[in-house]
Amino acid sequence: MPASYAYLGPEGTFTEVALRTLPEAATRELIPYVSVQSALDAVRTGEAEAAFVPIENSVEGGITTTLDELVAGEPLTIYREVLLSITFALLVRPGTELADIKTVTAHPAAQPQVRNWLRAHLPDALWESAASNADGARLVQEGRYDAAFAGEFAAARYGLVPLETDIHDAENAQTRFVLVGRPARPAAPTGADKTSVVLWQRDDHPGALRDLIDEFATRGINLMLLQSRPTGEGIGNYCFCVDAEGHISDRRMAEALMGLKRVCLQVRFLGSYPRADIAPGEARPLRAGTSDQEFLAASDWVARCQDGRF
Ligand SMILES: O=C(O)C(=O)Cc1ccccc1
Repeated sequence: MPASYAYLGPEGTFTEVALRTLPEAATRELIPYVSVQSALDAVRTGEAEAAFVPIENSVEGGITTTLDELVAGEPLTIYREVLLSITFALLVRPGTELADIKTVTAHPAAQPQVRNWLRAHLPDALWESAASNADGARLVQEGRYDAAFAGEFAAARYGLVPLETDIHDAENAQTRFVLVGRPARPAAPTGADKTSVVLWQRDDHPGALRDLIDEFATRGINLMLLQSRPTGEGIGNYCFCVDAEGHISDRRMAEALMGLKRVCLQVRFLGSYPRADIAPGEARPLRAGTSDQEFLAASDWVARCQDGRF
């Protein structure tokens, strides 16, 4: 049996389309799962080599189910990311007209991306969430809902037709997906990489979050995502999911992570992997004093001082 990738299914999700853009997907068996949790569990149990799931969109931010799964449970690692531009089609059974639509469904992350369209065109329609956008289409095929927001490409698979296409409240809406596997050595740096971590504060004090962020700032590291998630231990208790520019093999990143390890209650490393938004060589110039050579020269100098050779 070929190695398999689990993904948020059923067939016809945006997740599947994004997964198929990865060259390595062509050599794997792609297996749809009913939820992000079940796809990630397949990795944890060894049933799948890796899982491909949505993690963030440009309209609403983090996909909280995915973040919460990565924050807790047996550690997993992000190997790769993919960005996909998203516009929705309103899929219906043949013959349905706009006036017939009383109920609509889609993945919860779709709603903020079509809310204005709904208000303008179907203000009285009842919204119910589906496990994924393709699952919504499947439920319309079964007659459980009148319409689903999904990719236009999902229509044929579920015997539906697009009543409207190119629905998007926000221009250039994008969703970010990640390929997640069991902990492994990160891929070599490309020059345009991202490092994801989860941080738990040691104690609550004024500036506690600033102290964490300073570990990146003082080493010239730009942050790309900062999302708090409740720890489940009472109101006011949060951990922080952070994406930072750079690779754990960069000295500045390694030093920032060492700093965080010292000051945080807990740090979970989620991986260093190539950025999908820019090509290697397009990364922002480093801030003066933060290159690998400068970190090495500084640590050599301290060693010489400690030796009395300054
Ligand atoms: O992949 C899908 O179809 C999903 O259900 C997840 C999702 C939700 C909203 C936008 C893109 C992907």
